[in-house]
Amino acid sequence: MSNPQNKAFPVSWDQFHRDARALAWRLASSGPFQAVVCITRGGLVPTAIVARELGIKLIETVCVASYHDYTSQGELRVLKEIAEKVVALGGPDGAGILVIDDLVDTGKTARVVRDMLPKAHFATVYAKPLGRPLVDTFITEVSQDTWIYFPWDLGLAFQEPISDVSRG
Ligand SMILES: O=P(O)(O)OC[C@H]1O[C@H](OP(=O)(O)OP(=O)(O)O)[C@H](O)[C@@H]1O
Ligand SMILES: O=c1[nH]c(=O)c2nc[nH]c2[nH]1
Ligand SMILES: [Mg+2]
Repeated sequence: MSNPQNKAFPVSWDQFHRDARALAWRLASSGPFQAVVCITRGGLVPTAIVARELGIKLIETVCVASYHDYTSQGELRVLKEIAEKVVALGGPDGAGILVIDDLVDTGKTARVVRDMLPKAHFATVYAKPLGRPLVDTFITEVSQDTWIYFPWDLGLAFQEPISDVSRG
């Protein structure tokens, strides 16, 4: 993982929707895809948006967990594998399958899923440099020392004013 995460990149729902739709536009010429494999949980929202745009209704999950307390990555565990009948829909080694996640950071998650479907098309909304070589299509790159804050992890909160002149 990419410690220290000294920069923050907060993403609103609007921005995420726009970025995920931009991903769908970019993917439209890379298909057709027989199915989407969504890497949960972060891939769930972009998968819904991309699948809607591309008209894909066959959606499978692969459930991977690794970040335990947000910024520190622990041992990577595959909680649920990809169903064989979904793998068989594509060509050999997953050709014709689209894999979607919210981001690639160190690339460890992407590596595990790529090993399951070496010829699938791997797409993420955001990418950091270490993971970027594992992704076929993405929208925005951020530096390795940036932590991306997704809208489903955020809430409205008071912000201290930039200047403290009003406090006398
Ligand atoms: O490139 P990596 O260093 O492997 O990190 C990227 C992965 O980390 C996050 O998932 P996380 O394991 O936190 O689980 P979640 O999707 O359930 O939030 C994110 O959604 C990616 O799947
Ligand atoms: O919300 C998140 N933001 C990130 O930058 C990140 N990297 C790995 N896993 C992550 N989760
Ligand atoms: Mg994830």
